[in-house]
Amino acid sequence: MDIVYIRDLQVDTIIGIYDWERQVRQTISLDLEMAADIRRAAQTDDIQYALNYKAVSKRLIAHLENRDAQLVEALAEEVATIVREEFNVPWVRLRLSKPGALRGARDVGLIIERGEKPA
Ligand SMILES: Nc1nc2c(c(=O)[nH]1)N=C([C@H](O)[C@@H](O)CO)CN2
Repeated sequence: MDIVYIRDLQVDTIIGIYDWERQVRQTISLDLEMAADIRRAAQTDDIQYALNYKAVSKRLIAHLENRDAQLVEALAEEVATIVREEFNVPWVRLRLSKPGALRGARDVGLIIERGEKPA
């Protein structure tokens, strides 16, 4: 199994359970690992056979910038679903971080895996 990854994709969005969090955008950060078979893209040197990380990031930014979720859990599930269903990714691992959300911690968030890992 090969992996195409995106690290520290930062997006400003409305996220949080407190009143003040409904008023201001906060930055979240995504680390994505997406299962892919890169061999055809490698052999052809053609982007049409690649999992295009630019296209993935554009789609996720567009989605997240228009959300106003309360929980990071909600965003994480949406991101995993978009990646799997719209980009035909069989397995994804996502770390979604909310920097500065907890005093004393650099960031908080969650890590999820969805789908089946190809052999
Ligand atoms: N498991 C979670 N716990 C908490 C969340 C969350 O989204 N998932 N959110 C908050 C607040 O919005 C917090 O980030 C504000 O500092 C608290 N706990």
